[in-house]
Amino acid sequence: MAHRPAPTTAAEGPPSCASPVPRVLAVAGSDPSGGAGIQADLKSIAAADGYGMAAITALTAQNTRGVAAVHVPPPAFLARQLDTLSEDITLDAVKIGMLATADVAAVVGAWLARAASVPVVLDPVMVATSGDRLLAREAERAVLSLLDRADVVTPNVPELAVLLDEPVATTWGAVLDQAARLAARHGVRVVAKGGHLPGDVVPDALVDPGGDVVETRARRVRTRNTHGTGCSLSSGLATRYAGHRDWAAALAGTKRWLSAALAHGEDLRVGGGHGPVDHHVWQRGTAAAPASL
Ligand SMILES: Nc1ncnc2c1ncn2[C@@H]1O[C@H](COP(=O)(O)OP(=O)(O)OP(=O)(O)O)[C@@H](O)[C@H]1O
Ligand SMILES: Cc1ncc(CO)c(N)n1
Repeated sequence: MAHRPAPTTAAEGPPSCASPVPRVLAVAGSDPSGGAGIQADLKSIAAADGYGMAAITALTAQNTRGVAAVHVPPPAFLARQLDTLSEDITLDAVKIGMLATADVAAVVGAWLARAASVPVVLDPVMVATSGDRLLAREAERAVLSLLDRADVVTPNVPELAVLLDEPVATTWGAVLDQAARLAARHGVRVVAKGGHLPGDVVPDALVDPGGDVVETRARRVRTRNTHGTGCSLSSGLATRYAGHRDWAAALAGTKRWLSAALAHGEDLRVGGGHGPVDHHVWQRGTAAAPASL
């Protein structure tokens, strides 16, 4: 049987919501190479012991080297998918990823306004690891308008700067300052992520609108396989929160899992560019949990 490291806190253990398994919907784009987007979300939700669902906002033609093309199906059909789901299924959490266009963002915003008070994690996807755009520039304002409905937003360092219309931060202190300003302006928790900063330690932090900061740190994994880390983090966070209703513990648990998944991504031998992380590293039993910092 695969070895799974013992949970270090109660909040990383089995879920305790009304359904024994958190029911988590990802609203995001498709990455056929399987490392990012909906495909990463479903793996990440499963790795966190959730039941994953997916409504696809956009199709990409993409591999580990880059994005060749983006196709956006009619936004009205996305609206139909979302309404059909919520007529039947109780959602314990929603994760929102690639929105592609302002019209798609508007459909998602209108659906969230009709949806019950489901927890929402918004990953404001703008640019892929390869540098290719996944959100039209004119849609940045539409993403901003979703912040007020989100419970948590998970921008990387460049996305944080776009959301604030400020220069890109170059130190962790400046990232935390920007995260606090964004949180206060929109009344939303911000997960600030240190993946894009240099250094042997990668900090992330949960910053709430009142200014409280809970930081979680991990040793930097020296790897090119960072494709989809943002998608994987946000859907893992949504799933663990749905289970235990504790954002800080959900972030710490997700980061602990993601560090192991990053450390073993290259074992998968997928592609010649920025390959995927190994979402199922714990189920495979190839890794122990990394030591906490
Ligand atoms: N080399 C690394 N070692 C350890 N943790 C990392 C590394 N790179 C990223 N992370 C972690 O992965 C998560 C995503 O961070 P990152 O800042 O890379 O997001 P992103 O840019 O949105 O991701 P994506 O590549 O999907 O666009 C964070 O928890 C971050 O700390
Ligand atoms: C579909 C999709 N969503 C998000 C990202 C960002 O990692 C990506 N590369 N592709």
